[in-house]
Amino acid sequence: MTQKVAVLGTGKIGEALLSGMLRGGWSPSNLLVTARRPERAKELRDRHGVEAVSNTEAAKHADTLILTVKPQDMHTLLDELAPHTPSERLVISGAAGLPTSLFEERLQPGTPVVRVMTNTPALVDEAMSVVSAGSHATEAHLALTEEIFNGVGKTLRVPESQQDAATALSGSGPAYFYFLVEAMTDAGILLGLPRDKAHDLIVQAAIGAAAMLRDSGDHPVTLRENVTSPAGTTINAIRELENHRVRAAVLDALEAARDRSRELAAGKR
Ligand SMILES: NC(=O)C1=CN([C@@H]2O[C@H](COP(=O)(O)OP(=O)(O)OC[C@H]3O[C@@H](n4cnc5c(N)ncnc54)[C@H](OP(=O)(O)O)[C@@H]3O)[C@@H](O)[C@H]2O)C=CC1
Ligand SMILES: O=C(O)[C@@H]1CCC=N1
Repeated sequence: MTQKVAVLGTGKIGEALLSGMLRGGWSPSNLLVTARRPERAKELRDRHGVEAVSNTEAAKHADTLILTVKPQDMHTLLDELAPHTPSERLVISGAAGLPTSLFEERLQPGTPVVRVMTNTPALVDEAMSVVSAGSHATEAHLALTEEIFNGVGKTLRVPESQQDAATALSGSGPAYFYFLVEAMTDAGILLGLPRDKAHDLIVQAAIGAAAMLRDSGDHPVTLRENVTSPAGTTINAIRELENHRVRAAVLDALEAARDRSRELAAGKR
């Protein structure tokens, strides 16, 4: 049977996933999207050739519903969906923080729910999507979820108890690297380089470092030591990073992201 999949609340993450599914060979006729604003629905229709419908129509016609609204908007969406969503629908939540139990409580008894934390590199098929089953989700539901998200990168199954940590590491992760690139580009300006050249140098350093992290099989410490020559330049920079307690700042930052994920679960806006 051909699966029909609907993306409900097609914003940045929803559209990244949708475009990846289309690149991966899904037929537009098997995909539905929903949006809150008519102009956004038109944009999605024009850009991707998919049908934009109401949330209740999506619940009626799609086999799998991928919910990609903000956590703060999920309750309103679930209020709308609950009376119209048959219990055989697979519901995939892409929202930070919210546990599968929340969806199970709000939807028809027995509804299979899978929680996924993906990230924006889905736009270039380099996402990491972290997947956990709710209490009614079977191996087949997990496999279907992975098939969808493998189309935009890698997937990893974790127990749901690890989802808040995964959100802090990989859901938010790209933002930390962009922040670092921005700061390093500013450093290039400080050192007298034109901004465009500084940007290109740092981006290529990031791409090269990422490829070595992925492909060399070496530990990050070894890779860093290989750059750090005795009495050289790198160790002087590393000393400043240590003086400014950058490692401690990273630990605190990711703990704060994990804590915010927990707050979202508790309904804190
Ligand atoms: N951005 C990221 O890097 C990541 C985000 N996430 C998760 O993905 C989810 C979406 O985030 P993101 O894409 O950044 O947010 P966006 O605001 O870009 O997308 C959410 C979309 O949902 C729409 N929406 C809200 N309520 C409804 C409704 N009732 N019916 C239909 N559409 C609705 C919004 O409409 P409108 O345009 O009118 O606001 C918006 O377009 C969040 O839960 C977040 O935790 C997960 C991983 C990474
Ligand atoms: O910042 C956020 O809440 C979302 C979830 C992970 C990445 N972006």
